[in-house]
Amino acid sequence: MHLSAENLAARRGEDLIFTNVSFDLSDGDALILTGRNGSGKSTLLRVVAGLLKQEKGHVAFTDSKGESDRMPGEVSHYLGHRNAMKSELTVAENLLFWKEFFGDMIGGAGLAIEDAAEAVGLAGITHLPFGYLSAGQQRRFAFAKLLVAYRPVWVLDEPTAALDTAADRLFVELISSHQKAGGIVLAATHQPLGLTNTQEMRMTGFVGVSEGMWG
Ligand SMILES: Nc1ncnc2c1ncn2[C@@H]1O[C@H](COP(=O)(O)OP(=O)(O)OP(=O)(O)O)[C@@H](O)[C@H]1O
Repeated sequence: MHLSAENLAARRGEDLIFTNVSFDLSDGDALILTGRNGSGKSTLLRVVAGLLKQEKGHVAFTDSKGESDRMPGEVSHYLGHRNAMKSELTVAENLLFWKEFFGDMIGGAGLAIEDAAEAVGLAGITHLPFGYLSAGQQRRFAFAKLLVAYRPVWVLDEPTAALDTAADRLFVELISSHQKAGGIVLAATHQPLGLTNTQEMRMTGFVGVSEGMWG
């Protein structure tokens, strides 16, 4: 399995945010994006997840059989800054919606709702409306969304923001397990996650573009 990008450039509004971004990730690899606020980390993640069209270059996914007919966005789970859950629905209803919406892909199987809740350390409260939960509990359940349906690629935008130390460790373990099972991870982060098998890319935003740092 491979996820690769070649000479990507992306624009937000009128501004070119980055150019000439390339990477090549195989089974079990993680790419960690670092850089100051506004440097283009979320922009790159959104391009990879297929939520934003690049200005130039391309991203490609090749599965374990060597086939490249799926768009990277189709094989990815995207965890953005927002949790993508409805406040009025219960946690179980939210997770069930996502489980059915995504379905599994060949190569893996999603967890049952209660098992996913247990995996993020919050078993027994899935009957509560999502809006009743604390910010950290909401983030944990947003992460559980990645576990209820299988996708080989996880695209994570500051996954550990708003979390306590225990949840931080838990997320790192879940991400590591995904890598050990052959999954690929792209994550933007302001704090070291402590993952293994990682490459780091420091985003520089406009400065890099104007000074030609991207080559
Ligand atoms: N919808 C938009 N329209 C115009 N400009 C945007 C839009 N979204 C983001 N930008 C700009 O693009 C640049 C890169 O933003 P991006 O969110 O990718 O940065 P980031 O590195 O993820 O930042 P942070 O660490 O704060 O999350 C910023 O200057 C931002 O203002």
